[in-house]
Amino acid sequence: GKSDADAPTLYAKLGGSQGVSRLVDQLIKNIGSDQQIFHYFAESNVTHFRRGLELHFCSISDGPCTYDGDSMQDIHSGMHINEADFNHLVELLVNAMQTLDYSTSTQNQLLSRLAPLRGEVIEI
Ligand code: HEM
Repeated sequence: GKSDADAPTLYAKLGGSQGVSRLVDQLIKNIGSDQQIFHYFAESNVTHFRRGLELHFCSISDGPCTYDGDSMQDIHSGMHINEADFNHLVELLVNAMQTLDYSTSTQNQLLSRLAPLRGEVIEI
């Protein structure tokens, strides 16, 4: 009979490896032209960030990847990310998902997997 195992993974809905890679690229583009939060990324290595975020999105969407980077808390600690800036990054991600024409349901599924990480990223 039908079981959860028959349902497409969120990773598949995001378009698999190519989809996740396009999503991360679009998010990076949005961050690059953003006034409010670009400063956090000004000193970052884009290649490293792209790879880490692709792996992370792949693994939290039940794709065939294991994120091997540092914990969300370790990475973001010391950046003093506040709630408004967290919410702003989420907005840039939503914009990226809309640019890529993901359905609202797929968008909400990814957002619901990121939401529990809020407390590890926000510091003040
Ligand atoms: C749930 C939300 C978030 C998730 C899942 C997330 C995830 C990640 C991941 C996977 C990396 C790459 C780590 C690596 O492989 O080394 C990263 C790096 C980074 N994140 Fe986040 N992040 C989130 C929110 C934020 C927010 C709100 C900001 C700032 C407004 C931010 C700023 C950064 C910066 C600046 C880096 C690069 C650090 C470096 O230079 O290596 N993140 N994040």
